[in-house]
Amino acid sequence: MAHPEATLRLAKWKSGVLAEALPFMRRYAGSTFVVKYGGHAMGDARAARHFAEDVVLLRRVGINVVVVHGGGPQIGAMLQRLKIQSEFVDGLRVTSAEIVDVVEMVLSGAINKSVVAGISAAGGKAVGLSGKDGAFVTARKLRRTKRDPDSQIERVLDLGYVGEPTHVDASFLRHFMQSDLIPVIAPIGLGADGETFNINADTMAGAVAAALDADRLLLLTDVKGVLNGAGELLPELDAGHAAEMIADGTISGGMVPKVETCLKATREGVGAAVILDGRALHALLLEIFTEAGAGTLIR
Ligand SMILES: Nc1ncnc2c1ncn2[C@@H]1O[C@H](COP(=O)(O)OP(=O)(O)O)[C@@H](O)[C@H]1O
Ligand SMILES: CC(=O)N[C@@H](CCC(=O)OP(=O)(O)O)C(=O)O
Repeated sequence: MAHPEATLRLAKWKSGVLAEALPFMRRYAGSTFVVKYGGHAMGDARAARHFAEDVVLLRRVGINVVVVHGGGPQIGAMLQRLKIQSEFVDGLRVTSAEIVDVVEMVLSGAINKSVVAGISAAGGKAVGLSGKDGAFVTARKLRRTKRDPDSQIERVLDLGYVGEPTHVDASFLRHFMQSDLIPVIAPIGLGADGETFNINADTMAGAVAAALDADRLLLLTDVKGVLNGAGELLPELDAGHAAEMIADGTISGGMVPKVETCLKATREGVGAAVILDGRALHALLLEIFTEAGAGTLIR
């Protein structure tokens, strides 16, 4: 049995946590939070359970939660099993017609349903969607260019079926949110000619957040947030500093679309964006309901 003094200390600590959280709960009731759940963050079963519990708790305190999930590592594993090579350019998967079929199967199938099932197991009600449902996310081929450092000539890169959202139908999502359902969205978009587009999940989350005029965009990943050259967490980041860090390579790979998404979303009216560690237990609750927060705040 625990020592009575230890029990008392724990009770005091718990009441302190609750007292700190209550004003945030009142402030955020009725607001809209878009949470991007990255493929790396969902690797650990215990953290996945805590994530689902956090999402359900947010809904219970009156926050309109929308989840957009990734699944990059899981797509990679499936492509490997199928012996299909794939490569990344600036954090984006070059997506052939063959690869886009696998991407859709993994994202809209196994991963989407496992996130929905996790939320159900935690006592919530979720509905799994991709941009194709109700054609609520239309997309077009992403146009990417790269300047050759030697010749300074700008080249157009062909990333295949990588898409960028052209329209997100917010009213479609609000139907579910008004029915107390938590939308869980796979980052797949529908092209004008019925094509399937593979959209980076951060980009998708940003577009959904902007369309909903969300108060917060939260990107859960596998690092504490944006790290500086010495590997230290930056609690805040503005557009100027982010541009410098991307240009000098301190921000690279998958962190580039993440930071760009946050900056774009805040320019388009989202209250604030946060990049935080989805592997940390109850990362969402710590970020939302404590003064100190967690991760890197971008606004
Ligand atoms: N400055 C940086 N700070 C933090 N992470 C960075 C930075 N630059 C590059 N990264 C990389 O970005 C990764 C996160 O992007 P990504 O792998 O696409 O995550 P997710 O699957 O969660 O979307 C980190 O694991 C890290 O390796
Ligand atoms: C275009 C592009 O790169 N799409 C991503 C979609 C999944 C994703 O973004 O998942 P994470 O958030 O787990 O990285 C991909 O094919 O991996």
